[in-house]
Amino acid sequence: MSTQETSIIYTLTDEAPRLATASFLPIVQAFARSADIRMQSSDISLAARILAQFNDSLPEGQRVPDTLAELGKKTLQPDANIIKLPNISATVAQLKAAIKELQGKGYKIPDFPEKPATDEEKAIRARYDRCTGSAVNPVLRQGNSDRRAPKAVKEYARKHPHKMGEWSAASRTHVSHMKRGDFYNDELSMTVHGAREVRMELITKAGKAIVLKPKVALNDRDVIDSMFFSKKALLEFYEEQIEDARKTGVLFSLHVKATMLKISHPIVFGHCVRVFYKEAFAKHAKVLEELGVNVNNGMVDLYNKIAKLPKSVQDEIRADLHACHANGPELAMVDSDKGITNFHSPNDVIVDASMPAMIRNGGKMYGADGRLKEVKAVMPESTFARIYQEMINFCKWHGAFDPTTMGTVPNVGLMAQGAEEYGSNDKTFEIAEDGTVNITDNASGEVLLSQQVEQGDIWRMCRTTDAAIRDWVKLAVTRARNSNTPVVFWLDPYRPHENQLITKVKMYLHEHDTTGLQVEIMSQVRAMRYTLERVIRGLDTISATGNILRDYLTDLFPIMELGTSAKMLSIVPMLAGGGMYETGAGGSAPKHVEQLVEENHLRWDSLGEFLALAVSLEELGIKNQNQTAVVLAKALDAATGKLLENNKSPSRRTGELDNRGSHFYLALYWAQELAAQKDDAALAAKFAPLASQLAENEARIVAELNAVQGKSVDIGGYYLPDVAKLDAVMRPSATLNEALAALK
Ligand SMILES: NC(=O)C1=CN([C@@H]2O[C@H](COP(=O)(O)OP(=O)(O)OC[C@H]3O[C@@H](n4cnc5c(N)ncnc54)[C@H](OP(=O)(O)O)[C@@H]3O)[C@@H](O)[C@H]2O)C=CC1
Ligand SMILES: O=C(O)CCC(=O)C(=O)O
Ligand SMILES: [Mg+2]
Repeated sequence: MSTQETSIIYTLTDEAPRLATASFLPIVQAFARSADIRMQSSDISLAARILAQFNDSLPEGQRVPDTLAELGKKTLQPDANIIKLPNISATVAQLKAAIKELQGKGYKIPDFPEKPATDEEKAIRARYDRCTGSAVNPVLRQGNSDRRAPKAVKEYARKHPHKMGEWSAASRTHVSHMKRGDFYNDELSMTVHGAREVRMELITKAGKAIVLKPKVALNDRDVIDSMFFSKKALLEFYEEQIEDARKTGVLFSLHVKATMLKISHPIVFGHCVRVFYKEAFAKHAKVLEELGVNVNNGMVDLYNKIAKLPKSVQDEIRADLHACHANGPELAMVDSDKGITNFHSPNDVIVDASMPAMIRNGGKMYGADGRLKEVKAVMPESTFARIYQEMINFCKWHGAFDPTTMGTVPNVGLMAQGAEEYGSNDKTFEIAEDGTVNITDNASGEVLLSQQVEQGDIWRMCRTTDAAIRDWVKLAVTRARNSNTPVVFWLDPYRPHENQLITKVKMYLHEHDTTGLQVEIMSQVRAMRYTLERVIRGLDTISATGNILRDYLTDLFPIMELGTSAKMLSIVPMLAGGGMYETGAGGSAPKHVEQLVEENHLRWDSLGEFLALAVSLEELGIKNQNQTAVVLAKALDAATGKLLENNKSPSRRTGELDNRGSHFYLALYWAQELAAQKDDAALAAKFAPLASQLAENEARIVAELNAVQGKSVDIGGYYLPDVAKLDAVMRPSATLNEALAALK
């Protein structure tokens, strides 16, 4: 056994994963102690991040450290070992709700300034803006991404397939995207020669230079892109698509990624809402303006703000909005029971999760009457929308995928150092007036890239570092070699950015021995078709993609193959040498919290946590010559396999085994595996009593865990639950708690 204590950082996040952690982390802490590993928690929840923004003004007892910044620094150290659970990427509505909850708990934080006017309000708003959207993952993801379904999980899905909706060749479901005027068209891209600093500026028609961003430092050989979204073309596109959906009688559904693309996509979303409700918005323009309604934040913003008006005025606005529904196409619903449409909030229908769910349902989404219907899925930006149309074409021809036979599609994603679009939020701007946007070398004044834009267009610069690309190619080759699987780089030679990447991929492939490996480069649509032809023949294919497709494909294929992306292994080998182990490829499942609070049943599946923890322990063991950690990891993997085999994953139904029960079984199997293994006799002896105690008390513990279900519970808050209350709710079995406490 090693004598030096090492640590694994386990993140505390939000919603369902935060609840699950209250039950699971104490188990992990008890087991890890035996290998001298300290499980250190790090609170990066939305609530903690908000409070950290006001450290300088909060009274002494209310200050919290800026854990996200600290964790960000940690990712740059070679010994980083972080288990990262999904967190909320907050909308403005969620942020405001969190602020209200914190204020209600006595935290002296300011209100959210809707329309900041004074310098002080602007400064407060800037702090709050740091908490919205995908504020966590880009800070921590200091490496490329390796996501795949572990063998045991894939085998389980083959034996116990989830339900798939039927596809008909006559389905009218389709994807609509722009054919001109979006980021894909007219993009410019180049590889920079020599490290330099550039600025971005808008030169107006009158010749005035408005600096958009004064300084971005680039390294030698980085790839930079300049691209814009034409507001005019976007509005025309929406008009056509709304009318087409109305005429043809399919649901209208808008799919954006407003969390990650938190500057551009809320604007893209807001334009659609305004076009859809244009008559009502025109009629009530004055009052909506006075209220400061901003539907870039969704219709929820409008409904919240009109609630202050006299009832008669509210009724009139609502009636006019309803008239737009009556005269327009039917909208896809997020929650038909509660009348929540696709336009409610820009973060409700996120491309990566929503498109696969629709395809898994046979190409259907819910209408207002709660029935499944064919859809026009509107994804304005064509760059990646086309892959979904290709999959839909395939399903219409071939029928639904069969999880019992289909191959698997792991992903190696280019993600490090804010790669591509997902790193562009600080370089994205809504253009104030017509002119030219230039990316200009600060030292020489040379204009590197230049584009004509109009007022209201969305312009952005993306940057992808050479180091990230080089590491991505290495990771793709390593994964192909280790799993003996063909790898396809999804790169489109007709897109300037990807054309730059093709040159680099070809160059960096020469740094590796690729003898005997099948390595291909194909445009996205061809790559999708090629991969799907293999998938239906049971063949596996690694997709090596850019950052957005990493995100999209690691929900899309797992949702087809496994029913959910929560069961993925998601590893980020950091460029600095450390590792981050993300728990699954999905989000924080807000609906699960509702069920826990109302019925004290948590259906969250922690399989992603189990898988991540095993890799984290193994890595730590190898790096620190801590054999005990390696034994713990091996036993955990075996226990996870047994949990799947014995069907001890959480049920969706209240009264049956839930998240807490699955944690108990994991602890039981893990202890049994440790007691039975022969590699470390001292460890076996230590865990033998726990294994028998848990086995003997199985019925009692399960009864204690299930008995509490069926009644509502109080966890003392949504964004900042009360730790004592949460622990009490999530650890209701005294027998299990005592057994764990006895493990020294
Ligand atoms: N890595 C990260 O930090 C990520 C964060 N997010 C954020 O998470 C939030 C919620 O996102 P949303 O789009 O609703 O997507 P989610 O992935 O959270 O939820 C979609 C559905 O997937 C199922 N699901 C997801 N994870 C699990 C699990 N572990 N066990 C069982 N079922 C699961 C649930 O289905 P059912 O309810 O039918 O059981 C859930 O309702 C947003 O704020 C989003 O931005 C999103 C992606 C990644
Ligand atoms: O950070 C986020 O908002 C979501 C990230 C995501 O969807 C993913 O990485 O799969
Ligand atoms: Mg995703």
